[in-house]
Amino acid sequence: METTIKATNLTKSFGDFTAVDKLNFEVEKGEIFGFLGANGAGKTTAMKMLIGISKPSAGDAVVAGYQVSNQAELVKKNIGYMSQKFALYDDLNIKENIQFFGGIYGLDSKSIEVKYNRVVENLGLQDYAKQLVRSLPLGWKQKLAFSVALLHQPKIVFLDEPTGGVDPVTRRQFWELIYEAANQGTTIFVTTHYMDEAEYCDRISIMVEGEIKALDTPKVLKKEFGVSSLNDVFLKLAR
Ligand SMILES: Nc1ncnc2c1ncn2[C@@H]1O[C@H](COP(=O)(O)OP(=O)(O)OP(=O)(O)O)[C@@H](O)[C@H]1O
Repeated sequence: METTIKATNLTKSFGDFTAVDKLNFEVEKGEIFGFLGANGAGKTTAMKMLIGISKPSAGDAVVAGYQVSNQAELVKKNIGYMSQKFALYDDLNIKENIQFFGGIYGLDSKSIEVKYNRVVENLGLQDYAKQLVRSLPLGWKQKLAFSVALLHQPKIVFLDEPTGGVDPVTRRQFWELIYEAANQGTTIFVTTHYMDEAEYCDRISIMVEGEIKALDTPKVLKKEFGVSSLNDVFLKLAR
């Protein structure tokens, strides 16, 4: 098995406050890893270190083969990222978004065209290519943003609450795309507050006050905590 993320005592402090406290975990190639925790548990702070935009105060992580502490630029080049808040340009149409982000990722115009055709076909968006992204339903935007995050074929894609605000059926459709990417060997690191999504992950970790308090498959965690749902695991830990 190939490890694509390895965190070793990964820590971030702000003054006297330790927001992320000595995280140790590994994620394998093609794995779907759910990163859960209550509001303020430290998920975003940890993810910022893993994607190379925030330096650890102590410890380190190897992501896609590079150390976040001193190879952050290489980390950024080899990952994809999508968040609910920052995804696509509303004022550009579907094609322009793909051209824009493809350009940022360093793809030439020929491969951008190939990728564009593949994405619109895969998502069934051929008839909407000229439409501004702003006018698309949220669920479609999310699927498009995910496809854009994969344009440069990153080894890992980080998803920060990717399906916020949509119903369970739309979330399920989004997860079909996640499975497809994972089956092709892309590692998926996803934060979510939705327990149905947590159930779809191969393994999940649950953070409480800066520390990982549980980490295993959804099935094992439910067994370990003697409960029938991940929501109950979550509530037991948060309490
Ligand atoms: N730049 C900062 N300076 C000081 N404290 C910070 C900073 N960034 C985050 N924190 C604190 O670190 C803690 C963890 O925040 P973080 O945003 O990582 O949590 P989270 O698990 O992502 O929460 P949410 O689910 O609400 O996004 C919080 O108490 C937050 O106030």
